[in-house]
Amino acid sequence: MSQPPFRTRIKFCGMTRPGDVRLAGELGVDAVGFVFAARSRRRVDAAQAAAMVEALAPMVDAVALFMDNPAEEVREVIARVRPALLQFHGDEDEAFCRSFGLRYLKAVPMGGEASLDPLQLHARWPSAAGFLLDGHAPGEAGGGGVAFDWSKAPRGLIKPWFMAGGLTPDNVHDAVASTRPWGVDVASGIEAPDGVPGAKDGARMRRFVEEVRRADCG
Ligand SMILES: O=C(O)c1ccccc1N[C@@H]1O[C@H](COP(=O)(O)O)[C@@H](O)[C@H]1O
Repeated sequence: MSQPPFRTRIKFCGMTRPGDVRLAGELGVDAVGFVFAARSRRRVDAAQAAAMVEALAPMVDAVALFMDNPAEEVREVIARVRPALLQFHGDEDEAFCRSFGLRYLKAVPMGGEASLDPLQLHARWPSAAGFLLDGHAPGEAGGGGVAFDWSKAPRGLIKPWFMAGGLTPDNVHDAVASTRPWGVDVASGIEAPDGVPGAKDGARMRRFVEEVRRADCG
């Protein structure tokens, strides 16, 4: 029997402008992310994110991204932004991640030497909805356009996983074709290299989506 067609999920992260959020919905993106990590140049506050959610098309998820933020801050964002999903990039443990009563993705640094043990990941965050494999090294922030060696992507992950780090319209086809992730997540690669931090480039957003869909057809 032939396999049903697979549609790789797409998340655009680090949104800072309502117009970019609107275009993401028109392009058929599955989720957009708002960054609340203190160290990020894309950081927005809860009021800014709540205003951008107004521009979100129905059935497109808002994701709130944190990196070792205090629990009160996470709770305030949840109350004001109403995200569908949380994404944790720091040293947050299972108890912290699940304490907010929302589904969450746990980001895992793929830079550096350590290899990933899928069983260990599931054991450490059994309540995660999925994992996000990011290109940065342990202890560093993501969102820097750094890719990891895709051959290190684990084959035995049972939960859905997202490929992230250094994806662009030029390499995302090969990333998807070679690793077949559940989804892809991108921030820098859809921004103009010399543009305002966080501001997305419409042509790059469109081409990114086209390239993922081309890989889905392959
Ligand atoms: O985007 C950020 O500024 C950021 C800050 C701290 C942690 C994570 C962050 N972004 C996430 O990193 C991945 C990869 O980004 P990029 O495409 O390499 O720029 C991105 O998907 C965000 O989820």
